[in-house]
Amino acid sequence: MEILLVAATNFEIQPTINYLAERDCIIGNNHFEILNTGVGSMSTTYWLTKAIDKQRPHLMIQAGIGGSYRANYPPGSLVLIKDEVTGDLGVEENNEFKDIFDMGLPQITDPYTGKHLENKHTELLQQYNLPLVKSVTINEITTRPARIEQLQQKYQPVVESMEGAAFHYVALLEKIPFIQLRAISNMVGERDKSKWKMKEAIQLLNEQLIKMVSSQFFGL
Ligand SMILES: O=C(O)c1cccc(C(=O)CC[C@H]2O[C@@H](n3cnc4c(=O)[nH]cnc43)[C@H](O)[C@@H]2O)c1
Repeated sequence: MEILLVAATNFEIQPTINYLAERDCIIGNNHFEILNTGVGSMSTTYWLTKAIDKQRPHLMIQAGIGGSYRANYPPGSLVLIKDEVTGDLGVEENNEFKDIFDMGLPQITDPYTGKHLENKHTELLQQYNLPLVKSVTINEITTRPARIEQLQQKYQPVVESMEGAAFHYVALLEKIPFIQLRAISNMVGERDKSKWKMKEAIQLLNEQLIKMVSSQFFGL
């Protein structure tokens, strides 16, 4: 099976890159390609689509760190993303955020389920015994308390990232099975970086990722 491993930065998945390199990117019957998309939805969409065009994978895994909206998912937690929403595609009006669906803009419905970019490969996700949660993707990292409240009220996200929705969007349109793995590095809005767990999150992320790439992908 051809598997595309996707991350915003090599920094986040360097231990897994090293692990795969030591095995010539082949484990069992699986061959791995690594794609560094850069930070953000725009570059993720471009580089991911280009990589798929060049060599269509059977499975794609996106791995990265993310912010948490929930005290019960503190820095150092590990989650899989079941649902994605885009948190800043719309308009802020009268202290309310209206997304493109609320605005009634002419919008292509495919590949959305309502407003969600949902990973329907439940059997693939469930094999890891990790929480399956909802994530919001933004272009500008959320810091204002009012904005945090707005996004929480509207979408009830657990995680925030800058690339997840773009990854789900491309994978769903291309009909390629996918997994998005996130390790929580910070609470959303926390500006005191001494409270972040970037190093711990990256270590946890890669421990799980190495387990994943070394195992079978049941459900495919
Ligand atoms: O300097 C900052 O204020 C800052 C805040 C959050 C993350 C960073 C990074 O350098 C990492 C960007 C990278 O990590 C993902 N990420 C991590 N935490 C969050 C978050 O709270 N909200 C959104 N994205 C986050 C993101 O996917 C980027 O790829 C710097």
